[in-house]
Amino acid sequence: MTAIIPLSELRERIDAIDQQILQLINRRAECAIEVARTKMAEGETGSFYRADREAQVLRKIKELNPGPLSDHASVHLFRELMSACLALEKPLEVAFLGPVGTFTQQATFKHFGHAVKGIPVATIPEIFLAVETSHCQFGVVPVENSTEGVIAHTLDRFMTTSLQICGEVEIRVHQNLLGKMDNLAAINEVYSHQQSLAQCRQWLNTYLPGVPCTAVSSNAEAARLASLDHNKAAIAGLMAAELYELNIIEQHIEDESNNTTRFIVIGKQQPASTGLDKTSILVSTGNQAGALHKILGPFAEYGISMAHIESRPSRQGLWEYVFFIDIDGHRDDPDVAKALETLQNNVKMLKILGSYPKAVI
Ligand SMILES: O=C(O)C(=O)C[C@]1(C(=O)O)C=C[C@@H](O)C=C1
Repeated sequence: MTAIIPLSELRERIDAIDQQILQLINRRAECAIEVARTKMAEGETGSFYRADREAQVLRKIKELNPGPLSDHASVHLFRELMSACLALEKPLEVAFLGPVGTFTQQATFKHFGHAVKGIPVATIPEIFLAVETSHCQFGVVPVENSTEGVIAHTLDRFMTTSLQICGEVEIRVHQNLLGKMDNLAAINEVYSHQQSLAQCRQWLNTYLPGVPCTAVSSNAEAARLASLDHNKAAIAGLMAAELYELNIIEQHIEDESNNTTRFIVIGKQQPASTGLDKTSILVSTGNQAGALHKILGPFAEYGISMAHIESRPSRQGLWEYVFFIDIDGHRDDPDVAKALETLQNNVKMLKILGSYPKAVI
């Protein structure tokens, strides 16, 4: 059996290592400041954030991690380190679906780290507008939930915007029943966003039968309302419970244990290829026979995997649909470029919504 090392000695070791880490992370920060000077000298006037480079740094950390720290923990530490380095270069402002305490805010911090300045915005169209008008450099919007399907507001806005998708982030969504009360019997109304109410429908029917459920603009707004009345409860995330000082009456009340929401990052940048990317496109075929075949053919021909396909009414002709499609690969990868070129000739309209690195964390 190995000898037990006295606590005082171990703490001395930790203090010495901390000192070295501190020096090293500051050397890294100095490099980031130099990077900013170079970017400015090269004429960069917009954001200094680089989605492709960040994905590469985080993937490398995963690959090199010798343990015993988990890959997850190591990647999160470096996520925050890069976020702080970028804030030294030039602070980043990101619009998210507010108010504070929403899952979209959680997704924003997960993707950009906590040194980013998150700006809460009331609606999805206003997030697009904040980025289009350069009030914020990026925006984060929900795009689909594994239980409830796509977020139509987000997809529809892509038909008209010139913004690009620059990244994706997934959040395992755990819903909680929150309130000022401490038992279910005291609850006479439940507030939440309509998506969250839908994600907890069975639980609500079982444990709060007959109690009215009211949809409000966000989970955080539901928590705020619940904080004003001892008989009203909210369904929201734990961040909202903390923010509005609510009791957690019941945790993890979502009907699907794998309940996950996918968010996308929108901006004016086009990330470079990293070797592990996705491309999102919007396609319209008009109301013609064999439409789907014309779309899928080029991807099959060039061996491109399709991750997702979703149809929405085009709002132009009766029974005309547009397709939102996610494929594996970057628009600059030769096979993807050839498939997109062939597709362009097969359809009425093709819009590339963006090529971006696959989520790392
Ligand atoms: O490599 C860059 O372009 C940097 O700005 C440095 C750095 C980093 O800290 O590693 C910081 C922010 C960018 O989003 C990507 C990487």
